This record gives sequence, C-alpha cells and structure tokens, in this order.
Amino acid sequence: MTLAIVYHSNYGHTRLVAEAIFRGTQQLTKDTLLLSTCEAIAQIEQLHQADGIIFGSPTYFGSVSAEFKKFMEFTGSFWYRQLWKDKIAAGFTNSSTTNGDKLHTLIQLSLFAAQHSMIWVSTGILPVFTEGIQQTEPNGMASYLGFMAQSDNSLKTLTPPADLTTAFLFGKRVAQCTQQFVQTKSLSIQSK
Ligand SMILES: Cc1cc2nc3c(=O)[nH]c(=O)nc-3n(C[C@H](O)[C@H](O)[C@H](O)COP(=O)(O)O)c2cc1C
Repeated sequence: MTLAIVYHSNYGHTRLVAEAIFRGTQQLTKDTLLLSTCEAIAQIEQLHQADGIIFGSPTYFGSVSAEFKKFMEFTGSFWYRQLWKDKIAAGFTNSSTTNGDKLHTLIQLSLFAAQHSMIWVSTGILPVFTEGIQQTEPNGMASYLGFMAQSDNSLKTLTPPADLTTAFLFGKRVAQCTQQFVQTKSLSIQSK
C-alpha cells in the first residue's frame, strides 16, 4: 500500500501538521510520500501510483491557498482521464483562529477529490463532550469531514500538542482505511 500526503505551507505551520499525519500513516506503511504541492507537480507519476492521497492546505481567506489551488488546477491536465478514480482521499486544513472558515477549505478539498472520483475518508475521531477539556482532547474542533488544526502564530510550539495527536490519529485512520480497501480489492480480483 502506498500513500501520499500533498500539502502547501507558506510559513511552516501546515507542514508540521502534515508531518504528524505522515507519522500516523507510518504505523501501517513505510510507503508514504510527503510532498509539497511543488514536489507533487514535479513527481505526479508517483501520485498516479499511490493507493491514497491526503490533501492539506492552510486556510487563507476562507479557502485553500493560491499555491494549493495551482496544484488542483494542474491536475486538470489529466482529470478527464480519471486517473485517480477509486483512490482513497482525505483532507486537512490549518489556520490561526479556532474557526476561521476552515470548513470551507475542507469542502473545497472534498469536492476536488469527488471530481477525480476518489473515495473520501472522514476524520473518524469522536470528540469528547466534557466541558472545558474538549479542545485538549483528540479532534478538539469536532470536525468530521476532514481534520482541522489550529496554529497559533504567537506560540513557540506553532501547533497545540492535541492537534498533533489528532493529526497522528487521522493519518493512521486514513492508512487503515486504505489498507482495508486495497486488501478487499485484491481479494475480489483473486476470486474472479
Ligand atoms: C493571506 C492569508 C489569509 C489568511 N486567512 C485566514 C482565514 O481565513 N482564517 C484563519 O483562521 N486564518 C487565516 N490566515 C492565517 C493562516 O491560516 C495561518 O497563519 C496558518 O498557520 C498559515 O499556515 P502556513 O504556516 O502553513 O502557511 C491567513 C493567513 C494569510 C497569510
């Protein structure tokens, strides 16, 4: 099973989140590529070979960053051939405020995956509902479509530890779902 994480990060915050997701996927596979959008464009063949792709962008003005959009539009060169059909997809975003319209970015990423006929994996981590500690527990922002992280630019740690834990769990979940999907596919090919 091979996975790829494609992210954009101008100032390094989203990269930290991508790295934690990368570590989570490594619980299931050593075959994960961590690629910036520029690297992904240069190595697009590797993405064609991957079983699953996790997309990540900071939220800028309530949407993906311009660089991430550039990557999205680059894929228009092969979209009509549907080369990514039935690959697993998932997405995450990071921004400096708690809400910051991050959901819109996740909707954009899931629509992008849908236009490529990919199979979208949700966050799959139930938040805790106890008052006062929700944000320090996994999936503290209670985001279900994809993973949301908050990077407070004034903090030295850049990203709260709880978000890095969630990122790790999210990466692991996407890897587990991809593995199950790949195994089922190969079993159904064998039984034909
Ligand atoms: C042009 C621009 C627009 C931004 N818009 C938003 C926004 O809509 N919501 C938000 O919460 N943060 C916003 N931010 C803050 C970034 O999301 C935040 O600094 C993030 O950590 C940057 O990620 P990066 O270091 O990976 O580039 C914006 C930052 C920039 C530079």
